Amino acid sequence: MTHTTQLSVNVNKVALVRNTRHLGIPSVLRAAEQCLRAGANGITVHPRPDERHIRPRDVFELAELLQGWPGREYNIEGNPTQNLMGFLRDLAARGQAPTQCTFVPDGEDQFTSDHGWPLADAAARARIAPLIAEARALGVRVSLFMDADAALMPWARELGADRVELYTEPYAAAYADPAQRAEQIARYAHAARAALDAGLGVNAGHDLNRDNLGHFLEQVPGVAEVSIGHAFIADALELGYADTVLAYLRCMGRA
Ligand SMILES: CC(=O)[C@@H](O)[C@H](O)COP(=O)(O)O
Ligand SMILES: NCC(=O)COP(=O)(O)O
Repeated sequence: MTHTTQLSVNVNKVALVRNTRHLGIPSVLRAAEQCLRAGANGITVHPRPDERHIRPRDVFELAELLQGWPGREYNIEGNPTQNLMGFLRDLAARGQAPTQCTFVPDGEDQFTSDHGWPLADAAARARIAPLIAEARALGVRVSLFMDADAALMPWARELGADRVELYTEPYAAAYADPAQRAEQIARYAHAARAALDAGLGVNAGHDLNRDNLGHFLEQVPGVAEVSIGHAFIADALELGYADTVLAYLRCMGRA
């Protein structure tokens, strides 16, 4: 069976621009709707505790929007020891639980996500194990944001996660240098195979773009979903949302 990677558009950066005035534009909702209409498989948000971009109102309005798009996915990222679980509980209570949550081990004021869960650490595992169980009990698929470390994948499965999301910034940073690119992509392919062998789904994200996405998907097996935000929104400023969705689907061999 051929494998089709799903495209989830992260709309954090639409909210970032919107928050610089009290005018409500650019609209996060309209951005999401246009991306879905153009063929995006889902929408991702990362409501950080400092509300620099995605705010609670966005989270709930997008959940409402996604109700009208059966088959499209809603992925909410965050640190489950901070505000993420509150969103999952509230949305589940409304009957609007997201399709997926992605546990990200970010600090409250971190510049951006820059590492995965340290699952070799028993204390880290003990901290998130009950939260994984709770999220799954709420009917939400759980993905753990992980460095491309094959040795950690069995831990993710043992904790009850459904998927891992490979943190792809090291690959993106290496992409311009052929030797470093080859070294990195081998690491990601190995980690993805270890995740698949452990019975996990494989997602990927962070600093993916139109240049580096195709090679990544050609070389790394079984990627179920890529979530792309920063480069996607930068491209959409030039191309518009619909043409940017098509451009990324073309990079993925899907258009
Ligand atoms: C977890 C991850 O890699 C990104 O989805 C994250 O949402 C980026 O956050 P910023 O958009 O705040 O940089
Ligand atoms: N999980 C990655 C994501 O949602 C977007 O990351 P980026 O493309 O903004 O770096």
